[in-house]
Amino acid sequence: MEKIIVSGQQTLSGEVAISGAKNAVLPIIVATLLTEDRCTLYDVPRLADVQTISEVLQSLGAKVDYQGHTMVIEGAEVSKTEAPYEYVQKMRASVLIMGPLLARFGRVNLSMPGGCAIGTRPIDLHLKGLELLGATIHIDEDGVHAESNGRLHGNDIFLRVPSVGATENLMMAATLADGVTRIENAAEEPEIVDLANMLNAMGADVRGAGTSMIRITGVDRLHGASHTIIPDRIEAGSYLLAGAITKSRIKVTNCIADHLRPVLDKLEESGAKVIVDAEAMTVEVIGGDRIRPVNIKTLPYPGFPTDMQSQFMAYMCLAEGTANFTETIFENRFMHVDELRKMGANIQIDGKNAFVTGTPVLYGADVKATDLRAGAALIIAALAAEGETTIGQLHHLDRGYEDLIGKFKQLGAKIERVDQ
Ligand SMILES: CC(=O)N[C@H]1[C@@H](OP(=O)(O)OP(=O)(O)OC[C@H]2O[C@@H](n3ccc(=O)[nH]c3=O)[C@H](O)[C@@H]2O)O[C@H](CO)[C@@H](O)[C@@H]1O
Ligand SMILES: C=C(OP(=O)(O)O)C(=O)O
Repeated sequence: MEKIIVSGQQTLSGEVAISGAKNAVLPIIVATLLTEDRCTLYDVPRLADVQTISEVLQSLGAKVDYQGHTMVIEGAEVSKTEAPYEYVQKMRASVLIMGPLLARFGRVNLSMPGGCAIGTRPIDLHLKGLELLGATIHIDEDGVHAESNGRLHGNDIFLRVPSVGATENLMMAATLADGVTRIENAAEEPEIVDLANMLNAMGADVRGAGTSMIRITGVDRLHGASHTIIPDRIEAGSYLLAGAITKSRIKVTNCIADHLRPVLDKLEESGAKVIVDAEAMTVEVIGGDRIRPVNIKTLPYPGFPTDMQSQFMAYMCLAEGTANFTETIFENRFMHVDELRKMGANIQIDGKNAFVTGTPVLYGADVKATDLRAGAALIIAALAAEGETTIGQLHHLDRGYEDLIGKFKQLGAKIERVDQ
């Protein structure tokens, strides 16, 4: 079984370049199903999730050529509308094929999607929205079956919560619908804006992405396009925290600081300095003071991202005092707590709240990456810990961090991946 071994308490230095965003590239790859033409994507990260979604597209009949960081997709021969269970149960984002396939072919069959076990993650908003666009939906033991009689019809859709995935699915479905769709209480994440930019490059008419009201005027057909994926704000934030917890000075390049404002604010509040340049951020910690405790409440964008909660918690394990974390997005996103405790962290959980009372030292231990961001949190903790930490269940980390070992080694970390 493969493990990562980290020897802690090394100071990091130098630069690390951020890859394209996992959460932007997945819906954008799926969006290419809306056209028969060729689409070219640049800055596509080499991730297990990207491999999985491209296999889903190929299983539907698409031609996918994925060389380096460029992906060329041709959808002329897409004919199937059923996604195989083996892929869908691996990855949450596979639910996004519903919108494009319904819009282009009038039907789609999908088993219930998998992904990290961070919550129940229902898809009611996706389904309700598709019904409002005219689809008929039937659920049985094989999964979800959706059909439309002819073209979908534009409609007003109000999302009970600003779901990222539902906003993306409905936005894609509405591009080929007859008439105007308004998505109210839409998610405002940068990845939504990136998807809207791709759709508009394909000839769609999507306005207001990045605000809570998105207006889509349906068009008859979409054509091929080229698009460069935005940098991964969560990967960037994870490296900044690795720099801060090891009291290092590191520069994170190919990133957009504006997408990470709440994380940068909290880092500064904790005593770290973040210098923002065009497309780069440098974190630096001067002096030997303990980290100041800061409270974190996860919220939809532009609030503090849930995908950075566990990494920030790892950082707070060494604070001088108590930091309160409130997780408002997912009901089971404290799985890293038990693992951090094995490293000596003092954390109490009460429902949606975790109270982290910092200790002066963390210790290396044998831990597991219980989900993607939990894995990142454990690496961050391990970099600062005394002794050696062994991290297992790496398939979660492989979903979302490109060349993790290579990038940390470049920063001077003592980190290896071994087969034990
Ligand atoms: C591939 C991808 O982009 N994943 C991201 C996406 O996940 P994902 O799109 O799955 O997350 P959502 O924004 O949909 O989920 C937010 C909340 O809405 C709830 N909900 C969602 C849909 C629905 O039909 N009904 C419902 O109740 C969820 O249970 C959750 O409590 O946004 C999350 C929130 O920023 C991130 O943590 C994930 O990294
Ligand atoms: C939860 C995440 O991803 P997914 O929605 O793909 O499970 C994540 O990126 O932290």
